[in-house]
Parts: sequence; C-alpha cells; structure tokens
Amino acid sequence: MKNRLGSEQRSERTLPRITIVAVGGTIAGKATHATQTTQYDPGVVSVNSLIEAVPQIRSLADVSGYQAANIPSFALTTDVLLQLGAEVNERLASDSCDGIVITHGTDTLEETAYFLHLTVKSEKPVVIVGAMRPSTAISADGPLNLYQAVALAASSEARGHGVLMSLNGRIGSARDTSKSQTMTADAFRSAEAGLLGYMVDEQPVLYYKSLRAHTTATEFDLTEVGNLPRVDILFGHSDDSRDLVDAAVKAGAKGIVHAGTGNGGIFPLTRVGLVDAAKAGVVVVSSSRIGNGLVTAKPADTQSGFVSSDNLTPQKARILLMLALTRTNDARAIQKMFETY
Ligand SMILES: NC(=O)C[C@H](N)C(=O)O
Repeated sequence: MKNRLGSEQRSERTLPRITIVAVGGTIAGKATHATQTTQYDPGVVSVNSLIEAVPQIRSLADVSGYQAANIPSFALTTDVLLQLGAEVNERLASDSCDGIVITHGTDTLEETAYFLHLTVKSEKPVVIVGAMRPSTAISADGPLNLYQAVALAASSEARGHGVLMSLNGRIGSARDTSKSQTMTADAFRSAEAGLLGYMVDEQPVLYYKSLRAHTTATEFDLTEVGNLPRVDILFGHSDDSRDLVDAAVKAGAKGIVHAGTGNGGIFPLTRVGLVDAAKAGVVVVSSSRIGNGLVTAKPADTQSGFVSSDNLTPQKARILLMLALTRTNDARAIQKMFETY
C-alpha cells in the first residue's frame, strides 16, 4: 500500500495542524521496571514528553500539545468532561486547528469518546487514543497508537465520522466501541457493527460509517450546559433488591440506568423500586449487562415510563441520559433520543 505522506508529497504540501489534548491514563504512565505492565502510575508523563517519544509524528502533522489533565481515567469526573468538551470545541472552531487527538486512560475512554461524539460541533477529525501498557514497558503500545491516531486525525478520511477511537490498529466508532479486556493490548472491541476499519501503518482504511446522528447533527450544545445531572448505573443480578434504587433516588439521581440481565431483565423487587423512582420523576433507562445486542422496548417497561437503551452499553447510555436530561425529563422525548443517537 502506498505511503500517503511519501517524502516527495510532504515537501509540497502544508502539514495538517493537529492538537494533542492529553488527559492522562496508562499511555502517560510510568513503572519502575520495563517488565511491569500492570503495576505503574498512570497519568504522570506530560503531553510534550509523549510527543517527543514519537518524533515520526512530525512527518504526519504539525503537532502541538495541550495538557487538559493528567489523571487515571477511572478518576474522571463530569467537570473534567465538560471542560474537555469546551476545550475541544473551542480549538476546532479555530482556523489554526485541523483536527484533534485526545490521549486518555482506557478505563473510561469509551465514555469520553461518546460524550464528545454527541457534543463536538465540528466535522473536523477527532480521534481518541490510549494504551494498555505504560510508556516505560517493553513493547509499550502507546507510541504506535499515538502515531496512528495522529495519522488518522491528519487524514481527510476521518472527517464527518464523529469521534473515532484508534487503538491497536483498529478504528472504531465512539458510539459502538468499548474496552472489553482488562489487561491485553487488544482490549478494544467494537459492538457487532462498530468496527469502521483499520490503520495500515499511517494509512486509514475505512469500510463503514455509522447511521446514527452525532456531532453537528445533535441537539446537545455545551455552551448551554453548566453541569450534568447525576445518573447512576445499577447492575442487575439474581436475588436483587430495591435498596440501591432507593439509595440512588435519595442521593439525588435524576436518572438511573439499569444494567439488566439479558434483554433488559429486571428482578421483580428491583422493578417495583424502579417504577416508584419513575413515578417520582427519575428517568429510568433499561439497558443490559451483556454488552452486545439491543434492549427491546417491552410493554411493561413503556407503561412504567422506562426508556430502552437500544444497543448502547450501560456506560454509554449513562452519557446519553445525562445529556438528554439537560434538555428534558420527558421519558418519551428521551426514548426518541436513544433511537436517534
Ligand atoms: N490502560 C489504561 O489506561 C488504564 C488506566 N487505569 C486508566 O484508565 O487510566
């Protein structure tokens, strides 16, 4: 396959201007020994060091770095999300930025990716990347992942897809790709339909496009959003109770995502708690703990005012529900959003 940025082409064209916005994670992690891949400090290496470690990206793009945060992604808050969203939108609105790469911890990378997918108001490429091994490891995956993420963000192919996730040679849609392995470098998998293509060295090869609305086609505008409402996820299981439903409502949750068994199964006692929560004005989304397939809208759920998560995982349903609740708390209007985004 032809190298898209061969040396003779490179001298004749101006390189795309890509900003690397760093949030932390293992890609910016350090261990004491090169053999340590699970014991390390995430979110300690600066964005400039990440860029310096991959000098080859200078031949792909005119890169600059911005340190938005340096945290393990399991510590991410909605405040960080909102600040990141504002930062990304501001940079993309400027003529001096052609695309953005976000370096992020992998634990909640999929949530940040979907949040930006729904709130970025630009067609310019936004690529989110992480790593499963710290920067100090033998065969660290961060440098190649970063190189390919920059190549993808610098490419015209990446425009108009919304936020793309690029890890381990796979390009996935932010809507449909999730971490599905705790430890190995091939941790990210797309849902049954979410894999869009591959990175072949620095060349994106894309086969698909998501049909669901995103970025400029959504109703979510962060300039109008001061904070995000509390939405809790409750994990369903056999012999469940309503105790955690009641605790969530008492703690002030405006929405509850129930990660049910199978096709949105809910333990009877838990259901009674959720019906009471819905009557009290809390929006309940019926989702599944399975991670693949959709939760169909069932009469008992719709009559109780529950919303079906469609095929969103509970953690992605939580992101959409938080944003939806900034617009309305009408369950039927929110169901429409779950069918649209
Ligand atoms: N591989 C990783 O990035 C995991 C890390 N705990 C994080 O999400 O920050």
